[in-house]
Amino acid sequence: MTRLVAGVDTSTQSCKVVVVDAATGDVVRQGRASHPDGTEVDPAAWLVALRSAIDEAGGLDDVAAVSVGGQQHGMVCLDDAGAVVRPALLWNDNRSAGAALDLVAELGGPEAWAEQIGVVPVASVTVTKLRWLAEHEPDHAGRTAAVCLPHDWLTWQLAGARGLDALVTDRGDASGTGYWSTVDDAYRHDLLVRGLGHDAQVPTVLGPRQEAGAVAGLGAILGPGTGDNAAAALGLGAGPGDVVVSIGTSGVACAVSEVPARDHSGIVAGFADATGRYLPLVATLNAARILDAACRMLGVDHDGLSRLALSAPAGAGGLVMVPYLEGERTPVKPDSTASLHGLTLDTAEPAHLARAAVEGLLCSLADCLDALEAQGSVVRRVLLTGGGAASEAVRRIAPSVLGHPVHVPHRLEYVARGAARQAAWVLSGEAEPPAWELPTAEVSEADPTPQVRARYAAARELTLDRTPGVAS
Ligand SMILES: Nc1ncnc2c1ncn2[C@@H]1O[C@H](COP(=O)(O)OP(=O)(O)O)[C@@H](O)[C@H]1O
Ligand SMILES: O=C(CO)[C@@H](O)[C@H](O)COP(=O)(O)O
Repeated sequence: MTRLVAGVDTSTQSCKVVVVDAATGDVVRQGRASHPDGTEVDPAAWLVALRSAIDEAGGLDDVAAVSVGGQQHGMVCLDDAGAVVRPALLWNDNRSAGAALDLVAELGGPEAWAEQIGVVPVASVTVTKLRWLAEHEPDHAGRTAAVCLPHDWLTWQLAGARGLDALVTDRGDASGTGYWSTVDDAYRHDLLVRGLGHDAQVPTVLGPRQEAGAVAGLGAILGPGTGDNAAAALGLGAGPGDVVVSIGTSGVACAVSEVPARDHSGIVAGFADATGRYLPLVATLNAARILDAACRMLGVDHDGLSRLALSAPAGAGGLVMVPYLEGERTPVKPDSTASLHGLTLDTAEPAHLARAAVEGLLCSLADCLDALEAQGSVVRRVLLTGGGAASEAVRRIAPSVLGHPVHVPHRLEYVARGAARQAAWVLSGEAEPPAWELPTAEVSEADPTPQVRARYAAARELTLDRTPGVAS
């Protein structure tokens, strides 16, 4: 008899649910619902979207186990009674950039964070958001009895939200908080206190295949869940030599590793993965939305943008887009804006602008790959995923800019698939996750175009800051 498991991806822009065959990973049904826009969101909206995505996926009545993967770092503060204290600040909210600088200095600089925690905090990291809260909303900080992450909160809701003691998480997502150390494999409550101003309840960190209770009213087993990038690596079955490159709201390059990263520059975040290993990761604030913005500027849809980009020459005749539309995290430039360089009468063309957008996105990801390699990751194969991988121009231009063959597995929601694989693992009780085959991949190869990266590198630092107080 076929046993079904479900995986959830509660990511920045939407919630996706896949119901799959626990033995093979084949998708049986799926659903999706949008999240509200913005960098602070009432968690209740995630629950509404989850319910709607579950309904669209035909419900969970016949499902034996469920796990939730989710956007990392988001700060969810709960009071004594388990009520949300204020809307969650998401990973892409930059207001805590100053708090990040302060926290880095207070512990003794980036080296101290990299060596003790594995992560050098930037505005994305939860502990900096707690510091911002303590400084700007002391009443909210004072009422905060527990802090958890988006996926922790949804797992807790699915289990019936039975008291703060029942909150659970996993190593993968805990390692993105800034107060859980990959060196100690434990929370650093002293750093939580440094952020929030007082200690608070944090979710119990479960093992990769440890049961987290059951879905209230249904009885399906709950897995511990994990961060979306750890879930994507599990869903793609990433192994040695694989680098997962994701083009979602964030741009991400990450690799599964036996050893934790300790990057003193802070560019590579030394996260944990969802299998008991590690996930060195480099993330940008700008990725798929670069393409969305280019579509708006050109008045075309994604297919139109792709056609335009592919009709322009490599390097877009010298037109370069530095794509820091939301400020940037890699490099750390939270106040920066995007810019176009190299405009001439010849390059002031829709096709050139489209090409520059695609190349700007890929050049910023190539910088992420370089940083991973500099920290010891070996790149034999790039596994491309996320919504932006649906662009033919991205898939065809990627190998020339990234300098590696790019494998684009058959279009699936790989974060949700990874969460489902975790659920199947918990259900099986086996030592290893089920050996699901990776769906066939389109392999894209091309000669490298180092001149495209060189021109981008020359433009990368030439950006204007945002203007405080000026409406956009
Ligand atoms: N055909 C396409 N070409 C390029 N981008 C696309 C295409 N289809 C969807 N996208 C973009 O992918 C993004 C959503 O990707 P997703 O990985 O689901 O994001 P997230 O996980 O951050 O919510 C959106 O910005 C959307 O516009
Ligand atoms: O901040 C990070 C990783 O450190 C992001 O990857 C978030 O986890 C959001 O992911 P998407 O919703 O963009 O996929």
